[in-house]
Amino acid sequence: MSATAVPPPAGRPAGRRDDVAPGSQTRPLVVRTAAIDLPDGGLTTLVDLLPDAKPLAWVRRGDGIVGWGEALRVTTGGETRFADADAAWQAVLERAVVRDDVRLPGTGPVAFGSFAFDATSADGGVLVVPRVVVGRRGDRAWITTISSGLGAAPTTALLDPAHRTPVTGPGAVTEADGAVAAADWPAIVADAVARIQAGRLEKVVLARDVVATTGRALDPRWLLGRLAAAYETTWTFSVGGMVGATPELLVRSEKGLVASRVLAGTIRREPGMTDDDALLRAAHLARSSKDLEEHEHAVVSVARALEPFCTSMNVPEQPFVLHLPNVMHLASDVTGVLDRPADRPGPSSLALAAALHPSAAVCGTPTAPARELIRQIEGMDRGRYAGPVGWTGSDGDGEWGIALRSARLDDTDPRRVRLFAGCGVVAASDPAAELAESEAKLVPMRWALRG
Ligand SMILES: C=C(O[C@H]1C=CC=C(C(=O)O)[C@@H]1O)C(=O)O
Repeated sequence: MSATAVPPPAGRPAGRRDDVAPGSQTRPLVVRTAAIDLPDGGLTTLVDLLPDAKPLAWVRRGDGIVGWGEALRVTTGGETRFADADAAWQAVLERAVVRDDVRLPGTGPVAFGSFAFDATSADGGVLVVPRVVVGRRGDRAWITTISSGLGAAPTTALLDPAHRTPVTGPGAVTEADGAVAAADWPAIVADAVARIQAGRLEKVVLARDVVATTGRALDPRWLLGRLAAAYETTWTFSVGGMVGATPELLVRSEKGLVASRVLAGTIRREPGMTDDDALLRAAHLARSSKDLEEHEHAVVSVARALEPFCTSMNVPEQPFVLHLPNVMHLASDVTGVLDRPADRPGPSSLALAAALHPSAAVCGTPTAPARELIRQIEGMDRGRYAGPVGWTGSDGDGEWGIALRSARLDDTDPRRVRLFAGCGVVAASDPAAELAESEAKLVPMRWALRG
């Protein structure tokens, strides 16, 4: 694990109190949150404020938080990637000097995080504490400044459009096969189906990637603006080069209540489909035994993982159908009340995310054989795709989604990006249909890239 206090961007006046040299991470963070008036710009109100091409974001329906600059970055890896990040965050908080005049989820100190699906991944985990955070929740809005010194005061002057670099489109986009060519992927799915039919496991989620090359350096703000506007029921995110619009919430922990939106079971929605046709498809999905089986595995995995942390839980008996522009999913909102005895702190949202990951929506059932099969036959490092992505605050509350419908920007080549999609596979799965489903799941990122 490494924690680095990040120096301010080049071009800032030298010698300011918030100029932090690498290695000086022992200085406490100074955090100040103040209420602001934020003109309503609709679904993209927050992402439109982002001043540069290294955005941090977690937004839905115009609410959420965005951040920029880096006061601190923690990188982790391996099996302990969540616990190490959580411990580093706790250590930072213990010494932070905080003044929070708003006191809502997402005010005060905030760290954005993104973690690898598999402990063996080269892409590990990252927590980024921004220098500036702007948030909105209903009719309340705030700005937080974070620095390892006196730093800038929280004022709307920081939101001046004059400080924003223009958002440029990606230009012409070309695509190439990822680790496994699309044409070869159904054979991998067929292999999994055969193993499931032979009784070695019940479900596995297999994914594939495609590599896009853009004409110009990719600005994640371009993707965020388009995704936040078009996929409003999803959580649009950007953390450490992972960008997407996920419909699946791994866990939200707020004031002792936890919630998880579990998705599994999918049917495509064609462009131009009438509402009546969409409803017919939704009814078909709700009756599909193959999709109901996929869904049941995912719900059970989440309910079992949450149970030890809760005094009571509500696990719906039947899923509902979640409508997105490109697909429909079977969805269940699982909720619970955290067991928080007065004599010890409850689990942090990041600890809960770690306990829930990987759910059967992205791994399979049973978990260990499914993860092993993914390692054996999927043919790629998923990196942070299908891993937890979100944010945590100073009291441990926070929101963590599963990084789906997402892309990983290349750290060294700003014109290269990997897009991901995966599908739950059960005994009744048809490999060709799964390939078509994976194409439908690639639609949001492909669409956001092209524009
Ligand atoms: C693994 C993905 O989706 C999961 C979430 C919803 C529905 C799924 C399905 O029907 O297969 C997957 O479990 C993905 O989008 O890459």
